[in-house]
Amino acid sequence: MAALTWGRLVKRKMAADSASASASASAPVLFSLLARSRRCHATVGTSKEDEDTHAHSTSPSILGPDLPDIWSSLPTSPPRPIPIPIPIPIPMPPAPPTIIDGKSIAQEIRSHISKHVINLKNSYDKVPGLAVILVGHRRDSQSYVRYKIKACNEVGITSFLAQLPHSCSEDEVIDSVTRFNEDPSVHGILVQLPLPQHMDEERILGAVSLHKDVDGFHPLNVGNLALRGRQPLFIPCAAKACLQLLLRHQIDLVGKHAVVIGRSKVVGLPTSLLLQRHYSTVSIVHAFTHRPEEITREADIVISAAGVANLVRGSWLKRGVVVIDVGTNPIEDPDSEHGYRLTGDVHFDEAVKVASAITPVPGGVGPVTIAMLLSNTLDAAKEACRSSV
Ligand SMILES: Nc1nc(=O)c2c([nH]1)NC[C@@H]1CN(c3ccc(C(=O)N[C@@H](CCC(=O)O)C(=O)O)cc3)C=[N+]21
Repeated sequence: MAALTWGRLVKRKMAADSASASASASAPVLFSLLARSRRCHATVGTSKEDEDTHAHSTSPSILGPDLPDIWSSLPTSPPRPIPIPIPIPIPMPPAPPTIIDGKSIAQEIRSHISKHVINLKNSYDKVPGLAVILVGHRRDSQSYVRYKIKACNEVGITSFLAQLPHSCSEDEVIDSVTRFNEDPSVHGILVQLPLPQHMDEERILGAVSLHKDVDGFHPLNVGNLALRGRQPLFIPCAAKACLQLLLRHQIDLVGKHAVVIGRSKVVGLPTSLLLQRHYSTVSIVHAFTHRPEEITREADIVISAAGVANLVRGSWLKRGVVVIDVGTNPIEDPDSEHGYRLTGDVHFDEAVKVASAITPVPGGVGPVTIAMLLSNTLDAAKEACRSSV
């Protein structure tokens, strides 16, 4: 059998697509698609109209535009070399990298949410409520839960906390979830992860009502995120935070190579799905990947969520790369207030010399993740208003 060349495959695909797409797959079409998507990106989360017409957390901007697949044609013959005059090299110092300020972006989002919370109270006499279930006494989980409750208080969201001992049974956690599912003053439920080893995480997360799943971990929400043309009710907060940071800094995603390090349900998996919905070419690097540094070095965008302090060295990164560091790894530090400090997955001091933009830890993705949780809770409360009238 004659081997199918890449060019033939592309031509076949183009022939199939041309039935649905009236335009041919010429460069101008591709450019107009790119321009369309750029216009979409430019309006993300900033326009009032966008906020109001798509009050839902899964507004098209965060999910990306829904464009048809039109493959650009590959050149049939190698391009003829054009003589280029040799420029005289002028040494240019590299531009200093943008340090992406998650703290101030989170502050901006929170003040926007506060206004919506007040409107909801005034118009519907409804106050959004978030319930957090914390099992066990992990120091880091306790801190994260504290941040979440503090952030709720700041924007006027009511918070409920169920604290259960490490030794409690799986059914006791499910009972707690069920109580919050039935409570009309609770609009969002978050089960803090990780749960103790003896518990079936999927069973517990599956018990959270789909309409209160502000973490976006319910299988139906994950499935709808994975399927183009579908809209999940909620997108996981950390993944949404990564996209917020990229879109707010107008980082082009279409056709760009994004390497996601880690494949967790909380960050890696949903972020890779979301990036695909924005037309990035996504590679997922994980603990079993051979030569992760070589794959990562190819990336235009690196999103690291491995949970390993300083895993990503400067030598793993291409010059000009955009780095989003989701890692929050506690490192023993007797000099700091709580006996530990947080470090990202990325060796910041090395990466900052190579990257064009980078998030710090702390003060990068973390605060925006919490702002996204508030935003999901607000959306859940708005949806509850809609379905009760
Ligand atoms: N059901 C569930 N949902 C989660 O979203 C979830 C979870 N479980 N388990 C753990 C991870 C981790 N996570 C963080 C959120 C905010 C910060 C955050 O705000 N970090 C601050 C830390 C400030 C400091 O401690 O100094 C910062 O990076 O600036 C960190 C980590 C959410 N997670």
